[in-house]
Amino acid sequence: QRTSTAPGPPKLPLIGNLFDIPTRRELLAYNAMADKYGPIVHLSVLGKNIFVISSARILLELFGHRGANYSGRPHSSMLHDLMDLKWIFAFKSYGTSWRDNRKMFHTQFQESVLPDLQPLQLKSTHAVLRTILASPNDLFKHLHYHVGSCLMEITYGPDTAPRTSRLIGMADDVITAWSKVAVPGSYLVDVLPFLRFIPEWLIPGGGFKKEARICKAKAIEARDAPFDRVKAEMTAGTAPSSFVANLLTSLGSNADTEMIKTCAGTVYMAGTEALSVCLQAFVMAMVTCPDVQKKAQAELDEVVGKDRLPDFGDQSALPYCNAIVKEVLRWNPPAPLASPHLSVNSDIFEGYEIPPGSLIVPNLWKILHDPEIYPNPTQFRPERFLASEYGGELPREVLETLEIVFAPGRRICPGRYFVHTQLFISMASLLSVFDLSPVLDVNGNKEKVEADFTYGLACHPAPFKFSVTPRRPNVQELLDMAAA
Ligand code: HEM
Repeated sequence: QRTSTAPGPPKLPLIGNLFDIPTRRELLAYNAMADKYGPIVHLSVLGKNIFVISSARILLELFGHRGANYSGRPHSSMLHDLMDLKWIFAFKSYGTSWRDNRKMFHTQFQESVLPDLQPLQLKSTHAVLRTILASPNDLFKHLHYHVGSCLMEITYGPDTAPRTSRLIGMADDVITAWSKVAVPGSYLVDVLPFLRFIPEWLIPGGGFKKEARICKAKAIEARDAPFDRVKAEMTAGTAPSSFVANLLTSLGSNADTEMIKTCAGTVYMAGTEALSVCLQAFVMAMVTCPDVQKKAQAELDEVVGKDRLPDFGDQSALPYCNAIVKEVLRWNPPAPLASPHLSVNSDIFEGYEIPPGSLIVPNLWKILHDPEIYPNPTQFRPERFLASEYGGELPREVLETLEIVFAPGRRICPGRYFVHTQLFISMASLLSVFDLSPVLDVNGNKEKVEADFTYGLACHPAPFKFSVTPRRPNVQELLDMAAA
């Protein structure tokens, strides 16, 4: 079979496309490459092959049908060796340990066990509504704590607010540190791995070795402290149901406690940031699209009424709110370039040679902004997820959206079922009791807000001003009733 190299920017001798690899606003650069070279772009950096995929069809083929060859993870000296984050199974290479961790994770987050988590999700949602009512200006901070503390409580059971805040702070620092590793060129040690043997005291200020040491210590504390607490509570017979307690109980003396600990430690690290970004994007969507907000609130008022808060039992009767959840995920996928996969064996795809050890980077954002499937893709329009728009049945490509957002294949996000329920209850509850609007200027007119994002490896809404006001005088009363 005749093969060729996939199209891509011209390569310089030895260094290849080193200067084409973006280090800021990465997403925009990869989008431009897709526009110029097509849905499969080849880059080569210092002998390493990188393929950027911007087509759902190709992604489903590589990560799905050919998944056995395309489900590895690249190794990073900074991340795996120095920060020692290899225990987080999202970073594990494809193999037995990754598979066992994933299986264990699945027992606690599969679709069938989600109803057990709903009381806790509701409690956490009502708590954040109360906090927002008391201090609406810190909305994003409250929403981050809401999703973070909810995931912590699901994993380890309830804890005091100060201890939860401390753990969240530490885990967030670890996430910030590893996000930096993902930006190419951040650490020379990832190009010249032998540098990891340099002692810290030889580097002025400690440099990358100090950063790695601090990150490693925080990650271990964020992972071990809550796990040890649950074990102590179990010994005392006071541990409530949680991810860790359930696994320790059901596995009994056969429990692989190390795996339970690492699997539990992965939950917060893998899930919080993405949920938090989705809620921020949701607020931006509501502020910039008042008609969407009004339509959703009208639906909520009709189904839920004005004298109670939304519940999971309302979900099936709220198609427009469910469509908002999907549109938030599509409009601003929080992991727009997912996590890179590593190929194992050499392969040929549609005549293009894919050498072993290639990095495969899915450009989910580009796929989810394909104007053929999502007309006017930058517009926030939940209607595109309503079957009524298509005469009764959603087209296959639109149905695939939620698979794409979570990167299809063997490493598809295992938290995806939970994500939908969490985003639904948080968004429906916020809309039911608050109006999210632009702020007023000195003349009392609404300031114009344009939807804009950071377009990096993670895609956050760019800073914008908004106001949060209760929709009705009885909000405090409703929240007090829910807490009783
Ligand atoms: C809006 C929310 C979320 C989005 C859009 C999202 C998306 C993703 C994506 C794109 C991946 C990479 C998959 C791949 O490598 O092919 C991933 C992996 C992962 N996600 Fe999520 N995620 C979200 C929330 C969560 C939550 C809440 C949890 C935990 C409860 C979670 C747990 C994980 C784990 C453990 C992995 C690693 C899977 C593996 O390597 O096998 N995610 N997610």
